[in-house]
Amino acid sequence: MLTLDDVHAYYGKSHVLEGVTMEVRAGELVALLGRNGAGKTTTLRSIAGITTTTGRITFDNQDLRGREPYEIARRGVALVQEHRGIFGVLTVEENLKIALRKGGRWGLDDVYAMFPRLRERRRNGGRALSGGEQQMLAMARALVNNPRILLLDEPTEGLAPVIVDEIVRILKAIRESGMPVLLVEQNLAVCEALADRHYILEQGRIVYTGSAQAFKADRAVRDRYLALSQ
Ligand SMILES: Nc1ncnc2c1ncn2[C@@H]1O[C@H](COP(=O)(O)OP(=O)(O)OP(=O)(O)O)[C@@H](O)[C@H]1O
Repeated sequence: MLTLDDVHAYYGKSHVLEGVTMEVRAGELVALLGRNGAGKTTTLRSIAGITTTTGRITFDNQDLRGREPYEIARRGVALVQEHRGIFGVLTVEENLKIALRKGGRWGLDDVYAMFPRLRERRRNGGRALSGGEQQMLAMARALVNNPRILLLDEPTEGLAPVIVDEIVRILKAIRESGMPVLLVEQNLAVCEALADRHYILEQGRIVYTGSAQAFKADRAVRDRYLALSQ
């Protein structure tokens, strides 16, 4: 469904992605792991058209690479970035309404059922939300736009364990709805609770790929590539 084939990305002279090849198949939740600076965020930004790349990126066999971010979004690729991009002066509900694309699987009632906290806070301003609530609003806003794939950049970073559990519950429900997800995440427990497959990125290269079972069983891989980020 989503494929990256030999994708390279540069920031000035620094070569950040050095030939990334990976895929997300229909209905899969795929975790992309790796230490700080490995290139995980750059991979998501490359798919979304924010970072310029070489190589091939396709979604449902259509080329994404070289297109503008708005065109890629219009084709159903939703990126939920770490800084979340909530409009602080708007209420929760207004933030959702401006993103709402009617006639799809996800409407306001659907996301309120999935995120009960957002229903409680629907008249609160975006600025008054906690970090966890902002993350939920960012995810809900992506959903009401009715995308065909979700790219999530560290949705649990900096959140209290109880909120992390809530995000995991929500991501399970999103996965069960059939929505494909590419999840960048440093929290291994979260990845293991959710992912069908794992990729590990190191210095801009995919150094490991494996099913959930294979990854769980392979301590050596985790120690080798992820030890510092646990
Ligand atoms: N806008 C930028 N300009 C220059 N270098 C950048 C820029 N953004 C990222 N980099 C560099 O590119 C490399 C990959 O960064 P990236 O943010 O993709 O890594 P990451 O795996 O997501 O790490 P983190 O978990 O720290 O976010 C790092 O060395 C980083 O310093």
